[in-house]
Amino acid sequence: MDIKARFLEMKRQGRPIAVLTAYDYPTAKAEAAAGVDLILVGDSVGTNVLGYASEQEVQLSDIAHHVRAVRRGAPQAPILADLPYRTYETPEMAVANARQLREAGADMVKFEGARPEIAAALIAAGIPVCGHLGLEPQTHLDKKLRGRSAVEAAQLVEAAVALDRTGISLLVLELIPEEVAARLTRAIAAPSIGIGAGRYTDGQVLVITDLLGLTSANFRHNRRYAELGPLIGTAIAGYVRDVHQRAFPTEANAFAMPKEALLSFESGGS
Ligand SMILES: Nc1nc(=O)c2c([nH]1)NC[C@@H]1CN(c3ccc(C(=O)N[C@@H](CCC(=O)O)C(=O)O)cc3)CN21
Ligand SMILES: CC(C)C(=O)C(=O)O
Ligand SMILES: [Mg+2]
Repeated sequence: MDIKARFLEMKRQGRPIAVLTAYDYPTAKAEAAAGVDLILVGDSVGTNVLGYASEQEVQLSDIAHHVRAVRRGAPQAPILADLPYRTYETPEMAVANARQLREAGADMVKFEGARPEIAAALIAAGIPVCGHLGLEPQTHLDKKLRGRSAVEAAQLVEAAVALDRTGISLLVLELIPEEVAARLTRAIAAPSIGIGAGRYTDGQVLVITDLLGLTSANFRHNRRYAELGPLIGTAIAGYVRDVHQRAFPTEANAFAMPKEALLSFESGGS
């Protein structure tokens, strides 16, 4: 079954889709082993891993680089890659850039906004597409809830239906009231994947650094399944202390020469 049919079948059966971002080899490996349904190499890599000030600094080459690492970690898993800011200004540009992400190992690409002509061009080129509506971080610089008014909510449903008619495989809904997400999910054929979109979408997506407790912000939409931030800090401080005190390495971490070689070595070699 192709990737679109697989997720459509999950929606039909009412089985929720678990999507999670990954940016590197070991994380992708762990996610594949845990049964994540779809790995997202998001442009959130920019602010969370690369130290950029905004999503707008992320380049196509950044996403391609991280897609290759994730593909090596999860050779069989479905991978979704974000088209970064300004890499889909025209349908031709979107297709050319999406092809590069596909060559890097992505199965599907995602772009932000109510741009059915972009989705249509990608799909015509044989590239599975995920839409992204609600909060669109590449252009919405105030990270606020969208679709709070009846007018804005109706516009979101309309945009979703227009995207859906092009034949998209999935639609990400970010930071919208759950009533809007529920209505929208019923209005489209494609499975909806929510982040801060409440309980009634066909799937969920989180940013891996948030789930692991590596992000300082405590987002309402997130659940922290671990507190790795303090754990990493403690581990690194322990290492520095041990090196400074000559407590690391010990004999157990060191390698010794064979006795014969050592005798010869100490008496001047050969
Ligand atoms: N680490 C991280 N986690 C994410 O979920 C995430 C990213 N980065 N980068 C890309 C987008 C941006 N997202 C964001 C960014 C900010 C808020 C935020 O400030 N939320 C507020 C509520 C806002 C409101 O009430 O309008 C919060 O208090 O959680 C939410 C999602 C989701 N995505
Ligand atoms: C927040 C998700 C949906 C995303 O687009 C990203 O991680 O870049
Ligand atoms: Mg993104």
